[in-house]
Amino acid sequence: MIFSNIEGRLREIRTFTRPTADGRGTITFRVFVIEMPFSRDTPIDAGKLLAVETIRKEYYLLLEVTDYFPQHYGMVNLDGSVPPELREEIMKRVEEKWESKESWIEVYASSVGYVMRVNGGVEFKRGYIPPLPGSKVKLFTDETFEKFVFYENGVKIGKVVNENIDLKLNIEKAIKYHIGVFAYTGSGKSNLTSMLIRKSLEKMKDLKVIVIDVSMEYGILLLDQLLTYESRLVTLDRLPDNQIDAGRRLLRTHVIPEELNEDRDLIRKAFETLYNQGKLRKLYIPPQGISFLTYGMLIDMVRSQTEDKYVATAQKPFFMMLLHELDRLMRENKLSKDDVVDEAVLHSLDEVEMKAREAGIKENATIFSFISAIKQYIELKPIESEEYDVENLAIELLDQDPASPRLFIVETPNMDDARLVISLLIDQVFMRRKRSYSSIPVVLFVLDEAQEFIPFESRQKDYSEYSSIAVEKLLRHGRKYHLHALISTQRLAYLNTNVLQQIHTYFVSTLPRPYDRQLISETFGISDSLVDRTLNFDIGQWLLISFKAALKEDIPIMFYADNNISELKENLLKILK
Ligand SMILES: Nc1ncnc2c1ncn2[C@@H]1O[C@H](COP(=O)(O)OP(=O)(O)OP(=O)(O)O)[C@@H](O)[C@H]1O
Repeated sequence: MIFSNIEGRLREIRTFTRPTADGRGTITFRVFVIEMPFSRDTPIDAGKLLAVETIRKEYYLLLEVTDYFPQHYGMVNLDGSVPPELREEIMKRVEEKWESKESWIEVYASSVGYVMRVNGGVEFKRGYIPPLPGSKVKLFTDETFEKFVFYENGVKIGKVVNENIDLKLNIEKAIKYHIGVFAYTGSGKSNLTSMLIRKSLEKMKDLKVIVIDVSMEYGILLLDQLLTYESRLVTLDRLPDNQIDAGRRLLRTHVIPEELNEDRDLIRKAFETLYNQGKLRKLYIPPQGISFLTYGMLIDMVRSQTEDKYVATAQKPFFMMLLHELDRLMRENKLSKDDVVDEAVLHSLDEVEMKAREAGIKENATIFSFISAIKQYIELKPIESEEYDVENLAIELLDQDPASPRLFIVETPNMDDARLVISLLIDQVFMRRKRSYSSIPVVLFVLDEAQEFIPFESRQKDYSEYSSIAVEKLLRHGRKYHLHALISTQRLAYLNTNVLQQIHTYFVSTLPRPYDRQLISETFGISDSLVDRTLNFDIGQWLLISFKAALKEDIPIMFYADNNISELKENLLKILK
């Protein structure tokens, strides 16, 4: 059965226009007002899908309920102008007569951008066909809802609100087109993020995940996963000397969720095991910070030589030649100006050096000393040490060996460190990936507090300029190289919103500021009233909006997320029994 027995009628179509969140334009939404028979246990609720007949035969327009409330004829015109005694009398009557023919349920719904053709079979298509006011509105059955919206083999991550259906996600596609988790503090962002990570690792065998953890949460939220998979818990602190020290210290430095307050012994034991498994690493960050020569920097250096009035005119064509050589090299190897210069450039340098020699340029000319200086810089081998640095991290992250680590949690409570690590790491990973041309492993970068990495206004002083460039590169170009991001934030307003278009799957919970909610409705072209529903969401309740990624069809879905902590606890007990 496509539809349930309950039917309503479309009474009205209203339009609302408001300025866009950035104040530069306006946006218009349609609200569809539907009447349904009154019943105390009517299954109507926010998030339900409806279909209404349209101007075209066999075609229905699909709507999603955003709000509903009971109406009684007696109350429609009851305002302060009616004398109090009469008002009281009318309201008493209404109270007694809700279950009469004079009452109905008024339902507000918005279009989800789909039409459905019922002609023997059922066919869904993107689009909008004007519905016929006064015509029948039908409610989907759970079965139709499920078939229409979810991939059959999707990964279960929760339960759809008000429906008896599992929320199933196409996790591979969701990751491919990046994920955003947006909610006010305490709504369950880290819980949802950890749950998505554990489900993804389970489903995608060629996936590796790296979490940049600034709030010291994930070491516990994913502790069972760290124990199960080959993994790394990376800190900037000195490593503990022994198992006992490790257990105590890690328990002290991590945020323990309230639900696990009674389980401290279990967590300590798990940390001790992690230490014994040799999964802890101390990350070394070079004190000079960003110190690599990039192609952009090299090109600037060469160009300044061509413009330098002290460089002899006869040498300038060779600097120009070097610029052309660099351009060719970068094109052939798909390098960007942010890529770090390495041995690949030696051939270009040799080529220009040889041509300059053949042309009879003097041995002590600037061109030769310039080329020689660059060569020396490249051949300078990094100091060999036992330290685990960003390069080691990148190498392990891209290691294709199935026995190599799959989960990395990098704990950087200092935001400046976190920004520096992420920018160096993304650069390293891009450079290595471009050279290897490999599509595995797929890598997911998880960034909590994303507004700190890609802020609305970035500054050099706190490395946010570097982290912004790196994370933007990941979001814009990562997909080609199988490098993806999951970012979460509590304030969209503080985020560089240019990147929002790159993210195709959004998980939204309570966002108290209208600006943040409006930005979401505008990005996806869904109605304000639907996003506003999130204001009443409970902890762990989410609105999932996805554009050609997580779901079979792009219908905004309200759901209760599975609780990461329940799975964590169950697994820890199993692993450590
Ligand atoms: N799906 C869920 N089911 C049950 N409880 C949940 C769920 N999601 C979150 N919670 C509980 O709500 C509390 C807050 O969750 P969480 O720490 O994930 O929120 P947050 O948005 O990351 O907060 P913050 O921004 O402060 O880090 C936790 O105690 C958590 O266990």
